Amino acid sequence: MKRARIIYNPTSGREMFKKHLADVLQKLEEAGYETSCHATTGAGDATVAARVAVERRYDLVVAVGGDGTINEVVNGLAEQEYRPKLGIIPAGTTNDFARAVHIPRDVMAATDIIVQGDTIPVDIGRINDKYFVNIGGGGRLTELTYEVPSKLKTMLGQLAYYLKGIEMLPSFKATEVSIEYDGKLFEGEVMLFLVGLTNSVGGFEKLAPNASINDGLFSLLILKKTSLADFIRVATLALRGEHVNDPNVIYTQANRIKVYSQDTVQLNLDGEFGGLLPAEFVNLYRHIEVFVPIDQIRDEDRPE
Ligand SMILES: Nc1ncnc2c1ncn2[C@@H]1O[C@H](COP(=O)(O)OP(=O)(O)OP(=O)(O)O)[C@@H](O)[C@H]1O
Repeated sequence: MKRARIIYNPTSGREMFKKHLADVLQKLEEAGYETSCHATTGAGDATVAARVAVERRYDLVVAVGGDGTINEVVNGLAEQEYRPKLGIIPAGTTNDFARAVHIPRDVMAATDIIVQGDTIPVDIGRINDKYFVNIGGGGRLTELTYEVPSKLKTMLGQLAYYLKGIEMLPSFKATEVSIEYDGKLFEGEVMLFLVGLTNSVGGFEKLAPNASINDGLFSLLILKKTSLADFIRVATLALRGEHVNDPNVIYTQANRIKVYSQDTVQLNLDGEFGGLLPAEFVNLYRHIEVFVPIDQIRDEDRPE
């Protein structure tokens, strides 16, 4: 009999998951899994819970929450030699990673995908001693995501980020950085730099239009210093994926990326604070097996 460990964040998103927990357990049991669950108690707890699931040799771990929870679970799995497969039930405010692998928002539909049992390997990123599944980045604006209070997200959902964004516009400044990527060098002032594993960031689904989730490459997006008006123009283009040819933007694919700065620059990893520069981003090729709706995955992202 296979064993599944559910790790759920009771504070994610609008705090709705608990209502569905019994149904999810029952569905997994009916599918032949012996199931148990752990409710996270605070920051970092999902990482500890995932490590315990590795030690206890669970066959799969189901992460229930937003990008922050998935990030923490992956941080518990990534450094281990034995890595259980990863199921995802999106319950956060933004669910960029789930969206990138086409997992639906509906709890029972997401559970069905685990029951169906198809998985694909996905790349994950390592930066210094931390791991990320979706995005690493820096620049004043990327600090927005972890400055939004959790209670505000519970009440307002995605709108909380937009309100915070407006509040932050007056302090919107460029940052001086050096970025080495696959032997090339960028030096200058940037509004932000993003190192992405998927195409979906902050609800912008076309931010990295060429991204493949398991080709061993990061998408690197650099937005050079602009005026506020230009910034808003480029952000509007980005909604349609048309920012990549703008002269203010560098967009390319790379396997190894180093970023450093004379200033103190905070890093954002999957929406949470991820330490300070300098940083070296390393792509761990096809490191985690994730349950997905296989018929919705692009041919080039499916395993041979
Ligand atoms: N019991 C808890 N109480 C408070 N915070 C918690 C608890 N359990 C986990 N957390 C923290 O909540 C953070 C954010 O959670 P998560 O990403 O799942 O949802 P969210 O904040 O609603 O959505 P998103 O990050 O997608 O915007 C996690 O990184 C984790 O550190």
